[in-house]
Amino acid sequence: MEFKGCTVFGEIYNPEDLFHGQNELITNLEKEEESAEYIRQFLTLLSVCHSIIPEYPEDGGQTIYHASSPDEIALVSGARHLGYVFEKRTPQWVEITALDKLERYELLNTIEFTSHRKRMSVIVKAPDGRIKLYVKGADSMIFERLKDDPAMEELKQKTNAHLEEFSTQGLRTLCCAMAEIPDHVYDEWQEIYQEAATDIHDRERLLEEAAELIEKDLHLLGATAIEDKLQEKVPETIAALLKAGISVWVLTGDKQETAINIGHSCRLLTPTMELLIINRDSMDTTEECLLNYIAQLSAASNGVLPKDNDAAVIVDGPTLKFALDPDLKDDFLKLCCSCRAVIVCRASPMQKAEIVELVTIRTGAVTLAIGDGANDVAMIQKAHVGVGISGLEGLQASLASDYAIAQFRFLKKLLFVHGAWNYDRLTKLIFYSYYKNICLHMVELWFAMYSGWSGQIVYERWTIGFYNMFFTAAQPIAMGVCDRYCSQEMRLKYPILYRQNQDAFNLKAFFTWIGNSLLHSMCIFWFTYWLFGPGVLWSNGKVAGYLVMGNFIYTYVVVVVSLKSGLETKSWTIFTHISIWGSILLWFTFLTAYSYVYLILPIGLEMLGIAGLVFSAPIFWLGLVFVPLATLLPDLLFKALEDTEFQTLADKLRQCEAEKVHPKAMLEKEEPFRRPYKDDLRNLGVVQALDRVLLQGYSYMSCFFMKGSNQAAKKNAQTSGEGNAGEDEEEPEEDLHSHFSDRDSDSDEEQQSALIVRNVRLNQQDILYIDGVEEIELF
Ligand SMILES: Nc1ncnc2c1ncn2[C@@H]1O[C@H](COP(=O)(O)OP(=O)(O)OP(=O)(O)O)[C@@H](O)[C@H]1O
Ligand SMILES: [Mg+2]
Repeated sequence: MEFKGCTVFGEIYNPEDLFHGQNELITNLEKEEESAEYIRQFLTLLSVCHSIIPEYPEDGGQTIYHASSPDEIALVSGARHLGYVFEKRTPQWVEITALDKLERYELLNTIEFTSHRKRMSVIVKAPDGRIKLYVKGADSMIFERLKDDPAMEELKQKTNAHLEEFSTQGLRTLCCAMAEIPDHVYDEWQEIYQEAATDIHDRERLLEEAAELIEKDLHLLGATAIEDKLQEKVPETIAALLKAGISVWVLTGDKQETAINIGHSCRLLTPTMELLIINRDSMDTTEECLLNYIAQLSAASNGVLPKDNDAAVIVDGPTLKFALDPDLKDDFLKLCCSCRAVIVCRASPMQKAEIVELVTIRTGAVTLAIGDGANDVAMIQKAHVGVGISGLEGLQASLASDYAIAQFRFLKKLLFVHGAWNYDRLTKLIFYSYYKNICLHMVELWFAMYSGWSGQIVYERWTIGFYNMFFTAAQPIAMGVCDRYCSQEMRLKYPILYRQNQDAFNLKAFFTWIGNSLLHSMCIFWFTYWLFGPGVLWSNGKVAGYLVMGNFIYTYVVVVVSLKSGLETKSWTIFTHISIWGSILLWFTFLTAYSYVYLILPIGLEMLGIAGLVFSAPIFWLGLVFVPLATLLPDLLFKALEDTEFQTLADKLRQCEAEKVHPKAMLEKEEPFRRPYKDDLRNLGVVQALDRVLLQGYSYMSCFFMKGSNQAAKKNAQTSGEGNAGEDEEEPEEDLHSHFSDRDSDSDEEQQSALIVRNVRLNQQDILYIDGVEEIELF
């Protein structure tokens, strides 16, 4: 974060006036212009009103500032540049060098910043003995506490105009004000404050009430503008999230103008997007506004609110209070869900959490919240998946989260690579675990039909116990750890792959696996039963018992489930080979060893010599080839068709990667793709983040998923023809989207998936820079 400018006594100072060439602010101060006293107090406020802890380097270099709020560091560093240097702090006083003059301010009280108060104050005894209150905070908080007089009103108007100017440049603003407190007023207040501070039941509320008593009749000094730059690759990450069908909402504590500016810079808001601004001060007017917007959007489609309107809902904190009222929240959510983006400004931590909860509960969607600061903790905890960014705002967010990352851009890898891989692996692992056990144990049922329901089990007991422990333990591990459906590079390059298999873990898939395992167990049992015939397996005419058949079956089960794991594995590695062939080999070794164990230990009597009987029967070896092949034939055919005739996008990309062909060349030859994802899929998340931009500063982001659909893609495809320079680059992707859209035009249900991004800060230059940079190649 960087101090970029300020406005003092109605006069604006830009970086050129402050840091380049002559320092106009200090010149005005030294010349004792009309604004001099305001400037003096303004700079004193910046160097005194904060909670920074200084660190003095041993080599005697410049003091290093530490604080939980990077804003404060930027402000105090800015004041240092301007000649007001914060030197030292003790619990009793603060020492500053004000233009080469050392001044000590006795610290009487510090009223801390909270996201709810949106301001912080200090009460100090100045070197001249006067008691002063310095307050800095959000404009809305400061303006409503100003002294009621015409001069102040005029100054407020001027400052407000400057604040808007700063905000539209994406700068983060803070207002500064002060008041002189007569000694007797302070003494009276101090008693109230002390009482509140020592209350053990309702301390927080009482302190807030006490603060209200003193933070009034303020003199506005001016306002600061801090640049909070976007983190590295934030727009690209958001673009990728949107391409993956994730809609992004922004939840920020910032001003509306700043938030809109950020929305534009991270490309959440596009130039064609209609901004539906909801700034109302009562329940009725908020309701009216919501209904108006709904009617307006529904007008073109016979009163039905269309999905994915090219519009963004912008709502501020005070209005949100009304919008989240039980009577209005359905309309509010309906409107928000029908638009492509939502930006909530001046949201308190509780409001952020409320929105996440509302979306999570009402839409039944999966939510992800990402944040960097303590004010995001509630939201992170409310979402299904909480991601914390360990940034300069401390570790609270990452400590409260499910996943901690260092920068917002890593979210892409977290979701598209690790998230997608793990989802795929876990899905297979769970289904496969059911599958292999059903395969083995359902055979008992089929056998029971032939054993007169006697309860006789076909396998030897110990071998049953070792099935999950040894012979089928490695396959799920290899699949669950090493399988990769498309490489990392592919997944990062083609975010649309994220949509693939998003609903792979569903009831239909579950029952398909169960059906598959039942079929396999039947095939294994009855094929073996048929091969076994009357049980005369050897030329000497001896008849085999049930346990020989049990071991035949057991062997075939191990082979079938091992090969099935291979069929399900998308990328074979050395571990896949070890797990499949190793497990089969292990069973054969075990069977051989176990058949003679009774000669040494008194266990496994009934298995004595079984291996010899099994291995000496020619029909066993015939069955070893025939049974697994016949059992897995339908699976093989299905896989072959899936990998040739019904390839998904991921399959095609995998093939391109294996053949080292550029996907574009291959996809051009193809017919429109099969839909790679389900209609009823929902995916929703919330993101918030802060971190440092490489060498420059930081940005805050917070995201919230709502919905992105192929209908949106359809619209994208249409708007791409309207000559938007930014969209030209993405034309190939839209071609791709329109393939999906065409195929799915008969479907009303759209894919639900989105992400909310909150509060990315940057300046005009960055916007240009970022607009130029963003490009994610898609075919
Ligand atoms: N240290 C501070 N002292 C005084 N006021 C502050 C301070 N930090 C922030 N503010 C004011 O309080 C408002 C709310 O702060 P909060 O931390 O809740 O959200 P935020 O920092 O603006 O945004 P984000 O949601 O990205 O964290 C800020 O917009 C700012 O105006
Ligand atoms: Mg903050």
